[in-house]
Amino acid sequence: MADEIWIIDDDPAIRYVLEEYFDSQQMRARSFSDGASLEAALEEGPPDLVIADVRLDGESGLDLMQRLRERLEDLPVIVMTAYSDLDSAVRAFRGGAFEFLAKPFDLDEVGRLVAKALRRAPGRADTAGKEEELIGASPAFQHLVRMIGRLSASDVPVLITGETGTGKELVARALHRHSPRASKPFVAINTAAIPEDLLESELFGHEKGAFTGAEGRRPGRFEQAEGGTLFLDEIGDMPLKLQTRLLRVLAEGEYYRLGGHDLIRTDVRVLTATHRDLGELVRKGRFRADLYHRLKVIELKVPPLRDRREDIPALTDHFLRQAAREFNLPERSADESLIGHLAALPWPGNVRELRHLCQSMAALAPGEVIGIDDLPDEYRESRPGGDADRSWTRGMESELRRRLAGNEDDLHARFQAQFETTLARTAVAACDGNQSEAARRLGISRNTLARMLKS
Ligand SMILES: Nc1ncnc2c1ncn2[C@@H]1O[C@H](COP(=O)(O)OP(=O)(O)OP(=O)(O)O)[C@@H](O)[C@H]1O
Repeated sequence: MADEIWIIDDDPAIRYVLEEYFDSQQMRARSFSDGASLEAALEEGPPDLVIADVRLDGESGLDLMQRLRERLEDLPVIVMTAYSDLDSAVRAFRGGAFEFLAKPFDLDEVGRLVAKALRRAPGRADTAGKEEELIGASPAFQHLVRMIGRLSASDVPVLITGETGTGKELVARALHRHSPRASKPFVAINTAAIPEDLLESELFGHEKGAFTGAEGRRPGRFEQAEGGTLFLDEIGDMPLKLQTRLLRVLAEGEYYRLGGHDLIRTDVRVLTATHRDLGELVRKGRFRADLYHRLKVIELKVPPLRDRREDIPALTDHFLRQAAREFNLPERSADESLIGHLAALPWPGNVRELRHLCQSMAALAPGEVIGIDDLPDEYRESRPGGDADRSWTRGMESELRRRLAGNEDDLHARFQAQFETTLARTAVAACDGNQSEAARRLGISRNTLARMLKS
């Protein structure tokens, strides 16, 4: 059946224009003026795509989208927003794979975005393409790429580890794309984003009446991924009860839907990812050791961006171009000084953070060449925690200048005393008052710490 597109906007004119347009394209569209009616309609079955305004009358389109995404993780969503709000919208939707449509838009642009969003939806053959390209020439990243090449031919279980936003899902997709399963679906599910009591039916599906609210039979992700690859993201957050069930399914290759009596055989390659230390969770009894060993036959570690800063110029270039294409903007590029600045930042949010920054700069910069002046304030100053951070020594510098100008003497002793007291007090407080622990963490003896606290 043709794809069904849902439109939600409180502006009847926009609803009308879009409905007419989809009609002219022989596409099925249905529109809603508020979240409640859209959510009610979900009971009849999900749409293939949603186009939503972020500002709805009396409710936040943002909350609605997050709720929708929790229920239907893979639902493609296009967010409409006034051009002036584009930056805040892009930031607010951090983390989700949303497309953005700046108002006013022209209908060709809508058509292009819709085609792209539908193409990228999971379960469709054509998920490859430019968006999936893995960028990185650094030795750390090239090592990873070689591993992907070696591991893609087999069904060997791979646990992908790395900090948030390092590209774990992209690695999983690459493993699938280069495998003999490539023509079959790649299905991703984020274990942490789904409420515990729904997760089991999400994974294994349910029969009508299996639990209150189970209106009809629904296939689970295992079934959707049949013949292909199932990617379980944030596996460390999976509840113990479900870990037991997953282990059994992996061992036996068959399972029942919730409330079902037919045994279903499954042929799915399971890839998993986590940003947690699973070994540590096993030691704490929060993750089953046998499941851990089954999933982690091979561990692929995706390095954080700060350990492969050489890749920052190429990634920046890639994301600026991508954003220009996506938002229908003129070509964008970064000047040397901006690249140098970006390459020194700490990037706690890793590649995803860099991508979002590039999107917002591409959308907002007035010229085609983007420089340091186009950076949002919080990126212009170097941030705490990074090796580019010198703000605390800067504070000391200006204090020293002030006192030198005031002709104070004994400055070395005074500064040293303050430095030591600050170190000692902060460490003790951070260790909940435990002085032995604080001394150990600072790498000094307890006596020295006691002296520093007194000085
Ligand atoms: N090497 C890369 N080349 C190009 N794009 C990348 C690369 N690594 C990550 N990205 C992009 O960065 C974003 C985050 O990547 P991804 O979702 O795969 O990270 P993740 O590690 O799975 O995150 P999380 O831990 O939050 O699940 C995506 O938009 C992805 O396309």
